[in-house]
Amino acid sequence: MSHEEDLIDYSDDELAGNDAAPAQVESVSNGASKKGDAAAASGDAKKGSYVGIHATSFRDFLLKPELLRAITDCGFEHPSDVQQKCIPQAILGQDVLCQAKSGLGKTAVFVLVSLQQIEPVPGECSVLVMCHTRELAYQIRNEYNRFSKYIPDIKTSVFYGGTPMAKDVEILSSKDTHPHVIVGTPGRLNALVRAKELRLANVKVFVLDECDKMLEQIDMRRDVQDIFRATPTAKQVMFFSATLSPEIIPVCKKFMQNPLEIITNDMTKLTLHGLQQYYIKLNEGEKNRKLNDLLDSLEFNQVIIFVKSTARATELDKILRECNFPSVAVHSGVSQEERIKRYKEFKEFKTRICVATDVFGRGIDIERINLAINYDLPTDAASYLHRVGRAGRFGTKGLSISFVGNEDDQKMLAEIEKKFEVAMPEFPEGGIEASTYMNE
Ligand SMILES: Nc1ncnc2c1ncn2[C@@H]1O[C@H](COP(=O)(O)OP(=O)(O)OP(=O)(O)O)[C@@H](O)[C@H]1O
Repeated sequence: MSHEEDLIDYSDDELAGNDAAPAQVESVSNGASKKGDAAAASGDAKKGSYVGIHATSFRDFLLKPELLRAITDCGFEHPSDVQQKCIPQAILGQDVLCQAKSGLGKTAVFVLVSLQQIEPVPGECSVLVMCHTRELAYQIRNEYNRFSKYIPDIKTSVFYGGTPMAKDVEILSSKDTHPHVIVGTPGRLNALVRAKELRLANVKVFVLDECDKMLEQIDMRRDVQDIFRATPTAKQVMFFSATLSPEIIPVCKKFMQNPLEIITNDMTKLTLHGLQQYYIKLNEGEKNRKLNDLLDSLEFNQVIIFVKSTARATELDKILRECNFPSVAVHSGVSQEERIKRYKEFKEFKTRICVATDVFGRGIDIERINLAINYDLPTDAASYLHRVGRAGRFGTKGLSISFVGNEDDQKMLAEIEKKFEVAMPEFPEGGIEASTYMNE
């Protein structure tokens, strides 16, 4: 188990460097808005009426009626571009390597595709999904629960580190509780495999979300490979991310056979169209005051503020509270139980301000975030793209503001602008009109 403890959390950048290479983003037209109003704090809000280029319906995919019912309950009206491109072929069992920009529904692709194909057998895991952080694993498991609502025979579980392994072992030890779908982070899953508590001989669908991140980090890649080897050769493999560098694509393809490749090479189609992106030039010592001013003057439903280390997250969270901004901090320095609790509170709109490290930089889907602030700029362009993608989910409006302090930040800003071919203006002195980034 010591190995697993070594890998207690791969996700904070300070713990694991990541030189992610240039990202490529699919361009999709901005759909109608979805309700993000501060007052609308109820559960499954009706989703926006985003329509892809080909206005198909989920019915066209010939999904099980139970899935179609759940899709309707989720408020999904039309499949997004990525869903239209992937689902029809993937439900026939083809491997998939899919790059599609943030927030346009990659999760539903693999959740629906795997639930469509699964034939639950007691005591057997048929679907294995891995991702890089525990909160994301937790979130994906919840997506499985949402979509399998009318297929009660299907059992799902989530396994990740920082929690007692005995609990996972207990779940796996009885046919009555053994999950058919397992979502987890690779450290804990590999520990369970090595301890012979988790048997993967019946896996039919193998999914990596945020696959570039998982394979670029060497410790995580090793765990992924070990787990992959414990699964049968004949299975469907599906990998997803908003960013796939030219270097990582061949690595991904080593896991696959004749995959459907959805990869966007056109760097001009980069932007989340509903997201306005600005920077503010300032010295380190001016950051707190500026943040204060922004939180005072900007209207927002929920805001996520990214910093570069756990220590800075703790400190900034403290300062914000002292200034009467009730915030919550999420990073690897917090106990796992507490982290999930804070994630839930933020997701349920009980808090509106979250200070986070890159633990929340990818995949986390919180509908009401319409403001993302890079208090510290990330050290690679791909991380920037993922971070700002937390605002403006599924074609909604949003605003991102990046603090640019030193020379390195300026270089990073230039790199981001170049790679994604986006002109990022300086945030205007007088602010901007709230209606341009607030969803009605
Ligand atoms: N067809 C649809 N109609 C309406 N809403 C949708 C649809 N598909 C997905 N969504 C919603 O859009 C949001 C973003 O989806 P998701 O988290 O899967 O995006 P993603 O592509 O995985 O993004 P990221 O790259 O940031 O992880 C979720 O709240 C999801 O419920």
